[in-house]
Amino acid sequence: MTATLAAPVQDRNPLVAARSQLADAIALLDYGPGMLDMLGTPRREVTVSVPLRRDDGSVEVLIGHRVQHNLSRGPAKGGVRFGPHVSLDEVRALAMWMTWKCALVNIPYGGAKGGVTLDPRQYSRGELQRVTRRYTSELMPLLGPTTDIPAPDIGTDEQVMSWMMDTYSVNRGHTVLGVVTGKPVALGGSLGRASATSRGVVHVALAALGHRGIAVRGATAAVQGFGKVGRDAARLLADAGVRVLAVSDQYGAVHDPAGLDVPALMEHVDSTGSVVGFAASEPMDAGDDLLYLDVDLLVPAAVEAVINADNAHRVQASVIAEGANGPTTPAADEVLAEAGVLVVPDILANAGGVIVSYFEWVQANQAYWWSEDDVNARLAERMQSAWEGVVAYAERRAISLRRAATTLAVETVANAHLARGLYP
Ligand SMILES: NC(=O)C1=CN([C@@H]2O[C@H](COP(=O)(O)OP(=O)(O)OC[C@H]3O[C@@H](n4cnc5c(N)ncnc54)[C@H](OP(=O)(O)O)[C@@H]3O)[C@@H](O)[C@H]2O)C=CC1
Ligand SMILES: O=C(O)CCC(=O)C(=O)O
Repeated sequence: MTATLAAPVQDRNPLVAARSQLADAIALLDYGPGMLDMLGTPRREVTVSVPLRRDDGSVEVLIGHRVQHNLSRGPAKGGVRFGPHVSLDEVRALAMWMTWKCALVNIPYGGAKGGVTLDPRQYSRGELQRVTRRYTSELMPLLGPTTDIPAPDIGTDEQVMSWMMDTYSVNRGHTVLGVVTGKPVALGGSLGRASATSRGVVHVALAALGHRGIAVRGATAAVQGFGKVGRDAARLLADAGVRVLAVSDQYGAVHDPAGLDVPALMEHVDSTGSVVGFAASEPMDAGDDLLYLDVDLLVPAAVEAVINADNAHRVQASVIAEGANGPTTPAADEVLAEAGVLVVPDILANAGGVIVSYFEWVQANQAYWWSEDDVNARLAERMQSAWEGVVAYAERRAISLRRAATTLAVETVANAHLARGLYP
């Protein structure tokens, strides 16, 4: 009984997944156990308590984390997540994936991630501001434009980044625009950052459809998650002529076999807070059914481990472009590979966000801002080059895109350690 329960739970633990991907890459590269230990161990982990006076006068103590997984190629970089299930293991896995992502797309950062365990929907705006400021204050010794640069992730947004930037700047005594990215444009953010992750996802998704010989115009897609990543991914797919048949959020999923009217759905979500109840669509019985639709393209853009050992055999899509971090577990990867599904892995597919975060940091540090067309063109160039590099390596070694992407990234980080003198 214990054994049968243990396997799926382990399969869905993001840290187990991240470590197994790393171990596989280390084996492919013929590195020894020392390198596995070196790259599998975070450089720094900080857990902080975040006391919060709630609006009703009561005091609650929340827990936050920041993990800096690797610093060999530059400052730590990665988002901050506010969610009810945020755990240290989850943050560790996400930090490791950030290291590989930055290395894969060749931007000069290490990897980090942070989070606070809270459900942002249960807190007022004032309470969220106090949580953000206290969390930032607790992390002051780590943060800085040359040391660790946060950005938005699940449950956080431009406003949270503004509060982080302000708290940091007030403590330093002067405005430091480069300490966080994903800021509003009015406060030193970059044009194009808000939709950059989605734009990158769609760039490689369309490339992957082409790789599979599927015409983009008229291709069908389903998108899980309608937040910062999923929403613009659905919009940009529809703009490219893809029929987006279904989308979901935490509350449910909606479906239209003729293709959803995405701009109208966005308006519905803006006024109601959920995709559920969108008049020009049919509800789906269970949100997860979206994952099993007979579509050309599936974009998981919500949370980890949604495609796992229990349900991977039900996926019918030809291509999966991972908007989310870690949506497919290693066991599911094997099932999908066997079934011939082309999976564009997270560290490639969703790298557009951190690429434009890098552009934002460069612009903020130089105090000189680029046009949106310039940002988008540079993003497309980097996504295309990363896509081509991963496909070529995968074909050369006859391995999946995930194994190719992880191996290329791990080699880049290992080379940085070696050049810095890890071994005599
Ligand atoms: N933002 C960024 O720049 C980047 C984000 N990512 C990754 O993309 C993913 C999404 O992040 P982001 O869009 O920023 O987060 P948001 O918080 O903006 O949106 C998350 C979305 O996922 C939905 N959701 C959560 N759980 C489920 C579920 N079980 N089924 C269906 N939908 C669900 C949420 O629903 P509801 O609206 O109802 O809460 C929401 O629509 C994460 O994995 C993140 O790490 C990766 C790279 C960059
Ligand atoms: O924009 C960034 O710096 C990081 C975004 C992020 O957290 C991610 O890519 O998972």
